Amino acid sequence: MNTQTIVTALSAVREQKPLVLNITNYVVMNNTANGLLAMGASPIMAHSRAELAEMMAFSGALVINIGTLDSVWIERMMFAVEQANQHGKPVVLDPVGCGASSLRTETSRRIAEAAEQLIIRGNASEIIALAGTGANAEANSKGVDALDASEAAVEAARYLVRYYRCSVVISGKIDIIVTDNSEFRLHNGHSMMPFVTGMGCTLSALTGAFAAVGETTGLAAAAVLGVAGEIAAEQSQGPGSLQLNLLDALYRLDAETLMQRLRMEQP
Ligand SMILES: Nc1ncnc2c1ncn2[C@@H]1O[C@H](COP(=O)(O)OP(=O)(O)OP(=O)(O)O)[C@@H](O)[C@H]1O
Ligand SMILES: Cc1ncsc1CCO
Ligand SMILES: [Mg+2]
Repeated sequence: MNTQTIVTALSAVREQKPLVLNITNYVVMNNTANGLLAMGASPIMAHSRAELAEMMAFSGALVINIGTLDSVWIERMMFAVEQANQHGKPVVLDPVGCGASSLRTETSRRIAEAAEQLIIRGNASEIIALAGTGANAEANSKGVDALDASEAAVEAARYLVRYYRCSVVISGKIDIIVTDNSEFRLHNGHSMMPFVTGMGCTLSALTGAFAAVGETTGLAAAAVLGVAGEIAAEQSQGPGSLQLNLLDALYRLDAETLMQRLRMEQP
């Protein structure tokens, strides 16, 4: 993976407009659907057991976000993952608030265990909590916001990569993408981004779009959102306009700007 493969993956998303099936939380359904559309992908939000099997057959990827979990949805999420496996489709897990309750931690682990082609995208606290004692790290989870720096979650991410045979994206001031054979660090984004809810959820949704076109590490999504986010923040007075400007920046992002702005540390 290098800058050129990220640019090529973005073109592939815009050409193929992959359908991304989302079971996501009530807070971010609109943001994430708009983020996918603005970048050039096609979102669908679905929850009914009666349609998930049919829809998974023609979707390019499944995004499971546990942000507003309840007992009915857990069963749907497990069913959707089963369908994704059956159709050979990648699954992105966003373990929102993992560590803040045992329900969230246990459900995240069940989903990760079940998915055959998995990418996990969470903030540092969520990644540490998901790995649990396996990685010898203590997460500071109080809610859905990260209280740990990305670097503190690297050992946990490495553990998850080995344990679930997946790729892990730790988001934060620095985004760290951990795969079985490499680690990338991205220094893009903006300090205003965590003042808008669902930026991480948008990253997970975009990760689904890239996975659908064969970029199954999460790197391209983190690069695109990081660059679009910093462009949007430079044009915003605060979080209100950032939320809207992000959609414009995703829509307008071209290869040249992406290559110019990307600050990636390669292995
Ligand atoms: N301090 C920061 N500086 C630069 N970029 C940041 C910063 N904090 C977050 N970001 C960017 O914001 C995006 C979302 O990451 P974040 O870690 O805040 O997700 P999250 O905690 O899961 O958010 P949410 O749960 O609200 O969706 C990523 O693209 C990340 O790079
Ligand atoms: C604030 C919040 N609460 C549950 S999900 C969510 C959106 C950000 O993850
Ligand atoms: Mg989150």
